[in-house]
Amino acid sequence: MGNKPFNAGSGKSFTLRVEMLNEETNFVVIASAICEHGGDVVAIDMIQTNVEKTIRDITVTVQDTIQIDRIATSIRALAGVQLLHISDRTFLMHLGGKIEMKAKHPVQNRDDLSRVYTPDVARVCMAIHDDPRKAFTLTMKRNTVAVVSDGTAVLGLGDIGPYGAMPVMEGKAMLFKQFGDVDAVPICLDTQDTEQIIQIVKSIAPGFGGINLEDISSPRCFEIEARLKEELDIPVFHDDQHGTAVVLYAGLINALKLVKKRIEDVKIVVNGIGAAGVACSNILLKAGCKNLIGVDIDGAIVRTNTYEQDSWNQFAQRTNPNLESGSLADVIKGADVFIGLSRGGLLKREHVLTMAERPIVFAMANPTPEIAPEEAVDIVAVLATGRSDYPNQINNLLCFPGIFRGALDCRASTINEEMKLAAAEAIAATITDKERNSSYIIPSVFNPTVVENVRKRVIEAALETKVARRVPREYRE
Ligand SMILES: NC(=O)C1=CN([C@@H]2O[C@H](COP(=O)(O)OP(=O)(O)OC[C@H]3O[C@@H](n4cnc5c(N)ncnc54)[C@H](O)[C@@H]3O)[C@@H](O)[C@H]2O)C=CC1
Ligand SMILES: CC(=O)C(=O)O
Ligand SMILES: [Mg+2]
Repeated sequence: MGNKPFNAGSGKSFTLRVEMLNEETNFVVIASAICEHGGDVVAIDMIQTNVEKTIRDITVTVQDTIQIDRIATSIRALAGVQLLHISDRTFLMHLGGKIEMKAKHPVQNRDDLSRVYTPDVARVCMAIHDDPRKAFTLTMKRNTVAVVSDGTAVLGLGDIGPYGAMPVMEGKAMLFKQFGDVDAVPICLDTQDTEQIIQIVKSIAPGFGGINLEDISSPRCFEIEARLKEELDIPVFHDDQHGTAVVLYAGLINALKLVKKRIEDVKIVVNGIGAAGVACSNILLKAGCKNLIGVDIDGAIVRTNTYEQDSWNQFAQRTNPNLESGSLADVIKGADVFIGLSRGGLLKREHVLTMAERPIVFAMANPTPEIAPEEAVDIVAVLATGRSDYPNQINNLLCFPGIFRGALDCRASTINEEMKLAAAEAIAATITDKERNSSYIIPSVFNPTVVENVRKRVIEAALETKVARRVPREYRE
């Protein structure tokens, strides 16, 4: 990336409703107060005006919420101005939730009613009873995924519980629909008991064509996913593990091409060996990485130690061939790639300065990356985060709509390794050799070809590995 200017975050947006006494003040005074504290005025709407007063809605973006407090204090101190209200536009977008259910057919008369509901619906019920496979054709199962969380590892916010988790799960459901035309239902469970979660998901499975597990902390997430995969005949996919791994691998394929290094030769440090860290490491080892070191809260994971978490004991057997020990600061020395799947702010500029030539930093913790891009951009070759407001967004959003679209279209019984690798290659290949550069190693989620490319490659992999239970029309002879 060199010294090129870096596109900072897009900021937070607020609308201020302001009443002005026309004889005492004017808009310029208010605009100055906003600019003085680093706010940008992005829209002005006239709400009401008369000879005496004018009421306006002024939409302002700031980089930090503290700035809006300062702007409000300044405006309140102005003569002839009253600050009537401040609304946070992000909260406005969440009022009453972000998604809703819609009927496909209007019910306008008794005839409609008797067909969608009793008595005629009974014939459909009995058809499914006689042949349960018809649930895929005669109910919403074929296009519907449950997004299930227990709220224990919500983004990098940790265990914030099922109520706090809902906005993220609604968001995932919204994105499933917009990008993959998959109907998704957010389900936040008020239990952290592994066995209970498994039983609940199994019990609700008849209504769903797939299960997307989300933000369930490690190590429980490993058993929950493994058991559900074993016991259900629909795809069960822990997005934080496999969706993240798919997109990370896609981004790394392109980043390594840029710095002209091979995965077989590089030293990779993964910080945070939880759900995402384990799965991302697995995909990189499978892709040929020979020197991968995992670091968690107590330092580098080494096979000469024994850990309480069995997932770490297993991880230790496959990684850190040179038995490097110590803290992140110790093992990052000479690393070609840093992958952060832990918490915000853990990687320091001093650490990056000790990395190998042309280092790659993927600081993927959400919402706060392991290092603020502004702190590292001038000393790395490639920098990526999980966020929408910086270039190179490595986020599982690039994977889950397309991978489930493909799996549902061919009625796959599972999402296997071949389907995941196909998805990663499809994402990476969206960027051509000509297009690839340090700010463009991964396509935007708004690139309309991504979901379709992923869907196709996933279907082909499912057909080849014989986990598809339906051949989509375009693949029929
Ligand atoms: N960009 C993306 O697409 C994705 C990003 N993430 C981010 O990755 C992070 C981890 O998510 P999950 O794996 O689902 O959570 P998790 O709770 O399973 O794992 C987090 C791991 O980080 C470790 N950790 C905490 N403090 C640490 C420290 N000081 N040093 C090293 N390790 C530390 C924890 O011990 C744990 O093993 C979160 O910030 C999440 O937002 C997760 C999935 C997708
Ligand atoms: C992106 C995502 O799934 C996470 O940060 O947990
Ligand atoms: Mg997640």
